[in-house]
Amino acid sequence: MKKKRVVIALGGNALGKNYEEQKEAVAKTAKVIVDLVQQDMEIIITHGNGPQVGMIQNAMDQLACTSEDYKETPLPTCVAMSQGYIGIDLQNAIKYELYSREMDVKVSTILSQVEVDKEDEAFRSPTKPIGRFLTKEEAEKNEENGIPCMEDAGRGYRIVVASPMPKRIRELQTIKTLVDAGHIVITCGGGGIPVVNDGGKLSGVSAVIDKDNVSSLLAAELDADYLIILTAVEKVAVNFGKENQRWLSDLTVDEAREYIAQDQFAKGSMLPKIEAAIRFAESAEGRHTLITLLDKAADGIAGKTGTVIHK
Ligand SMILES: Nc1ncnc2c1ncn2[C@@H]1O[C@H](COP(=O)(O)OP(=O)(O)O)[C@@H](O)[C@H]1O
Ligand SMILES: NC(=O)OP(=O)(O)O
Repeated sequence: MKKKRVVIALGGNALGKNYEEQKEAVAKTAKVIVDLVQQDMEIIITHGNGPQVGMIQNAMDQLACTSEDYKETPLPTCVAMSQGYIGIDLQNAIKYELYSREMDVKVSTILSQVEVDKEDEAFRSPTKPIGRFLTKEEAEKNEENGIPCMEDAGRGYRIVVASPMPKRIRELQTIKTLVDAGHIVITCGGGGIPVVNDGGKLSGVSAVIDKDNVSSLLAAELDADYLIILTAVEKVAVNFGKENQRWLSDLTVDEAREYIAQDQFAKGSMLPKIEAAIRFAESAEGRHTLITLLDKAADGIAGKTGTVIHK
């Protein structure tokens, strides 16, 4: 029987907020991933980088203040650093989990660049939260210094950067080759390194692509059966956080569009997940997206929990 091909997008909870937490989180994440491999699935992993890329950029900025030898590091370079910083820990945790279960499966992390349109209107209207949560006062101070900040889904304030739509994954052929050869592939970390293509010359641009958006593109390009978005909620809700909150188990793209029109999903958090799910569902027949918690991935695939978005 043909194996099911699954793109898994890992959210912040699967990665932790700092180096120590990351080590612990990826060990737990690896168990979930290897469970799915044991259920005969081909797994491609993408991951977020919001907290990490903000932390890296902040560290590099502080370094640039200490000596003229150090210069500001462009945001796309910080994204590249975050791919390495997270990818290597994920790769090693998965390799160790495979080794513990005496499974011989290769794991590869592919640095990936993703083309965006330099005219994307996201460059004029930043919405992607990065870095740590800030107090209102810290956010106001940033704004005074020309650093845009936004309230993030009721959890505090964060710096926001442009998040253009991904158009083309440059390393797609390499990723395909490795998946076809049976590797677990970690790629498009942090949404991919955002680049524009000027007559064949790729140049980094100051942005952070949404990992759910790139995951949807990757899943469609790899002809995946499922896109699984693992995040901090077991299900998607309407009236989220309100007294009349209602969890959703099943959502058609038409219903999803209706709820988007009602503003049910927060920008920069749940909205890109739903939009990514709609695009994947509409890219071909039979494509489903599951949104759930890391711990519930297997139950979600078995149809016991999570929110499934389909045509
Ligand atoms: N309608 C909604 N239903 C469920 N969660 C929502 C909704 N709107 C906003 N959220 C928030 O979106 C969060 C997931 O987005 P985010 O934290 O950006 O994901 P991740 O970092 O895991 O990719 C949830 O933890 C929840 O706080
Ligand atoms: N790049 C990205 O989407 O990161 P988060 O999932 O951490 O927001």
